[in-house]
Amino acid sequence: MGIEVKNITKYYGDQQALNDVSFSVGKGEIVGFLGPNGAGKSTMMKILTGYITPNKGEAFINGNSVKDEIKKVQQEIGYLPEHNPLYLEMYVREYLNFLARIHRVPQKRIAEVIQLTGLTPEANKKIEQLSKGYRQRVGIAAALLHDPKVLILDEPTTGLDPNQLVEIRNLIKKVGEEKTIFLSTHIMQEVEALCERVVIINKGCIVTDKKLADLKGSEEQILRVEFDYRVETVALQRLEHLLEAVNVGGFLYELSFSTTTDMRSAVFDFAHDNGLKILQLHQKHENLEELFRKLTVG
Ligand SMILES: Nc1ncnc2c1ncn2[C@@H]1O[C@H](COP(=O)(O)OP(=O)(O)OP(=O)(O)O)[C@@H](O)[C@H]1O
Repeated sequence: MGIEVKNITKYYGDQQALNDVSFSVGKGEIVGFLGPNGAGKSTMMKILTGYITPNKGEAFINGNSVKDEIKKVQQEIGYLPEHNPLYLEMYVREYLNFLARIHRVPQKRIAEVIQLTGLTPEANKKIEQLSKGYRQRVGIAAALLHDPKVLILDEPTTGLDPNQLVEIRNLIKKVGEEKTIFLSTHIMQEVEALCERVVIINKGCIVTDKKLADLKGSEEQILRVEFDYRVETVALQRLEHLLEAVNVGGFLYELSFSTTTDMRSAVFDFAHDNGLKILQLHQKHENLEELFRKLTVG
């Protein structure tokens, strides 16, 4: 198991940040940790990396307890904190060199991470001269220096322009081919672009832990169908699993079903049995952003 979190609760004074949180991330998975501002994402990541301790519960990284085996955990884990703290006055290579010496990483690894993170053209620049996207690369390079098996990335693309965003996502994907990645974000699109699975947190509680495909499929099915003639919505009620039929203009109807079984052939049969022709028929997927809002609102 890459990451295992068991019943973690965390308070800052009276403020509860995490409430009995449990989830796991399998070896080699890229899992998105999604939640609105203040949901508890950074708190969870700081607990996983041993920066802060929970009031209750335990976390394990590749089977090592964060509480009892922190040295082993530090070897296994690379961490990009939310505000990517860098020594701006240092040169890129110098900074990585400095970290490599602290962590007793062989020198040849510096060249490897520079190449892996696409920093070669910027390696001899001062960090303060770099764009935000390249600074993130430096942060990721730093997290990768000791070749950890698990990467924890706290909002790795926040504040990047659209081009930088795509570049950093591609880098994360590339790194994710070999490592377990747990990354936080408050952008659903990010999860769609990078992750197979998503854990959604709201107000310190896990509200969803699902594969993305299941998350999309778990919602009601909506079909948009245009007939060649008007149909009474009452007649449409005869369709099995129908929740609602709404005329959205002309002979166009939006049909909601309480099943994930594809209902298009049933609609086709309905048209045939009622002497209607279908001019268009397609499935409308619920926008994941809408789903996220539903799960985290209030
Ligand atoms: N050091 C702290 N002292 C007191 N309260 C804190 C501290 N750090 C976080 N909190 C509170 O704990 C809750 C969870 O915060 P956390 O930073 O973990 O959320 P987040 O999901 O990472 O948010 P964001 O997306 O804004 O970074 C918030 O209500 C926050 O105000």
